[in-house]
Formats: sequence, C-alpha cells, structure tokens
Amino acid sequence: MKIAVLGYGTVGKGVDRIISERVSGVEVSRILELPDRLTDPRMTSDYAQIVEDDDIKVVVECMGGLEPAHTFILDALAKGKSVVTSNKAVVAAYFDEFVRQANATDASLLIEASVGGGIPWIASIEKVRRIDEVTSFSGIMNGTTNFIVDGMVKEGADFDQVLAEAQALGYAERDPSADIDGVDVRNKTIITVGVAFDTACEKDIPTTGIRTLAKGDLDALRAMGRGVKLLGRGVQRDGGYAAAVEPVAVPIESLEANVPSNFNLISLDATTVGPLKFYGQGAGMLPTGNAMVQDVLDFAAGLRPHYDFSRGLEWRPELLTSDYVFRTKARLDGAEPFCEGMVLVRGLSAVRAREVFEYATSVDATSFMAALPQEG
Ligand SMILES: NC(=O)C1=CN([C@@H]2O[C@H](COP(=O)(O)OP(=O)(O)OC[C@H]3O[C@@H](n4cnc5c(N)ncnc54)[C@H](OP(=O)(O)O)[C@@H]3O)[C@@H](O)[C@H]2O)C=CC1
Ligand SMILES: N[C@@H](CC=O)C(=O)O
Repeated sequence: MKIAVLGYGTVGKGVDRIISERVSGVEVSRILELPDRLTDPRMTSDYAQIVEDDDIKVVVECMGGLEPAHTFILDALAKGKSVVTSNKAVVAAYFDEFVRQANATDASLLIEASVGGGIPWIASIEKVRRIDEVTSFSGIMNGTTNFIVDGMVKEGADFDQVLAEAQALGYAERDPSADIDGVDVRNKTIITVGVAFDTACEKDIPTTGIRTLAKGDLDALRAMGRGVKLLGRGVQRDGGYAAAVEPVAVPIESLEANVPSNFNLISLDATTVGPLKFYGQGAGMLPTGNAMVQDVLDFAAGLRPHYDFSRGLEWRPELLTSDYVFRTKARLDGAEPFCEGMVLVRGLSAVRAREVFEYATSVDATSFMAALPQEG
C-alpha cells in the first residue's frame, strides 16, 4: 500500500523511519516538503501530486497548524483517501467537519497520535465504547509540561531551563506556549470528549496551564501531601457533560504524581469495565510515529473508526466541581488559609475557578491555581 507523508519534521521522520525499518507492505511513496528542502526523490512541494495520485491510499499529515493542514485533509477525504493525523490542533478545531466529509466519501479519519503520543488511547476508548458508556476521563496528556514539572521536582531545575530541554528533545509544540498554557491539552481533551462521549465538544472549555508554577508552589503543596500535574478532564452524566484543563494538586502517593519525564498517564471510567489507566510516552519522534504507523496498519487491516456526534449532550460546567487552592496577592471571596502562601476556596465549578483565577491574575500576574480533588 502506498502512502504519503505531509511534513518531514520530528514526527514525519519517525513515521518514515519506522516504516522503512520495521514494516513490510507499506511504502512511503511521496513526502510533502517545502520547496527549498527537496533532498529526497520522493519529496514534492506540490500537494496536487499527492492528492491526485490514485495509487496513494492514505495521507499521513504531520505538518501541524491549522492551515494548510485543514484544507489538505479535507481535499484528501473528499477524494476518498483516508487520513492519519497527529495534528490535534486541526482535529480539535474541525473534528465535526472532517467526520462529515469522511463519512460522505467512505474514507477514514484516524487520529490515534493526536492524543497521548504513543499510547493507544483513542483505540482503547473505541474498544471500550463497543460495550460501555465512558462516564469520565482524566489524565496527564502533555509530555512537555510533565517533563518540566518532573525536572523542577527531581532536579530543582528552573522552569525555563527544563522547557529548553523539552524543546531540544522534540517534545514541545512549535510555539511552546501551547504546552505551557494548556492549549495542547485543551485540544486533546476536546478530541477525547468527541471520541468518548460521541459529542462535538464545546471549544471554549476552561483552560489554565502551568506558566506561573513556581518551585515554592511545589514545595508548599508537597508539605500538604500533594504533587502538581496538568490534567485534562471530562465527565458525562444524565445527558450533560463538562470538561476542563487545569493544574491539579494530586495526592503525592497517586500514580499521577509519580509519572516521570515526558510520560503521559490517562485514565477513564466506564460502565462495566470500571477504571482503566493507560501509560506511555506522550511525545517524541518514535512513540508518536509508532501511533501513526499503527493507524496506517489498522486501515490496511480494514479496521476503520466511525465517529458520530449526533448525540448532542448538553454542556453543564457544574458537573466538574471541586475545591481550589490559589497563590495570589489578590483578595478572594470565601478564601480560607490552606498552606504556606496559599488559600483554599471551596466548591467551585471549573468555569467559575477559571473566572476567579482571571481576576487573581489581573491583580497579581504571578498568581497560581490548582484544583484540589477530594482524596480517595
Ligand atoms: N513532536 C511530538 O512529540 C508530537 C507532535 N504531534 C503533532 O504532530 C504534528 C507535527 O509535529 P512535529 O513533527 O513535532 O513538528 P515539526 O515542526 O518538527 O514538523 C513539521 C514539519 O512540517 C513542515 N511543514 C509545515 N508546513 C508545511 C507545508 N505546507 N508543506 C510542507 N511541509 C510543511 C515543517 O517545516 P518548517 O519547520 O520549515 O515550517 C516541519 O518540517 C503537530 O501537529 C504536533 O502537534 C503530536 C504528538 C507528538
Ligand atoms: N507537545 C506535545 C506533543 C505531543 O502531543 C506534548 O508535549 O505532549
């Protein structure tokens, strides 16, 4: 089977390498590259040479960004070619449109690499959904921020220093503020809501990253038996759903608190199977390339995911409610002392907590916030 790779960066090179070294029966016959870098006979900078080629059955998009990725994916699907993509930004923004186009031409959209790097998260949700309702999910979905927090905790490293390391290792987004400010996890959470809850997710879910996390916050929370992790979360109940991305002060002995390096740990809860946890490298050339090649092989084997967002669950932010800790110079209503430098505000929805955090940040730009879920 002939396939084309769009974008020959970290992930595109990983896909090409895994196929050439480990997979028979699949050939990367074309690579879309920028005009000044056509160093391989398979490379072209003209997308028409790929999308008009009837021998190419699958287009593997790993350019990143919204355009031209959005247009190229739609063109490929409209021509009946199936698309494998690692580009969570474009899937989160256009999931519904891609699914409608894929269904119209009987093409497939395969998105395993868009959430959790090398972890078979999307495929596992699809398997669980054959029998169960997924009632909630929660997890570390960003390798870069986990790498940063882990480096700060274990090596006492400076935030900017560990971020530079994550960039050098190919974990970070082109603009790493997408990692640090939670936008990357928001995209992955939106995609997970779509796959797990059969619902086109609200795009404006409350999103807070770890930009203002300081070593002192980690020390203060550790003294209270907590570690800090950036989590994407979603829950559905009684025809409604909620989702959020925010730092969470997890119990220090929990699996989440102990996830090292660029690893991700994502959990779900479902009707009859109960809780499941998925652990692996959430970023990097070979883990992510592996997830894309798995999608290509699934397609070749006739395994075709089918998405349907007709269910229309209602957006109900109050379904995600917990206590929150804040480090801020702003005075917050209902705040009570929590630990060195931090106050506690009880019973906020994630949407309300984000509003309180925006107020705190308007007074004190260095403010930090974390959800404080009940233990047990
Ligand atoms: N790196 C990772 O660990 C993971 C990445 N992803 C996602 O995978 C995608 C790719 O990531 P990554 O490989 O890290 O990114 P890179 O920036 O390393 O690679 C993207 C490549 O595509 C090229 N490119 C951009 N636009 C075009 C175009 N129009 N035509 C041809 N080539 C183009 C870029 O060139 P140039 O640099 O010159 O612009 C670059 O070489 C992103 O969506 C990312 O979010 C998902 C999971 C993990
Ligand atoms: N920048 C992302 C890459 C994978 O999705 C991350 O760090 O997780």
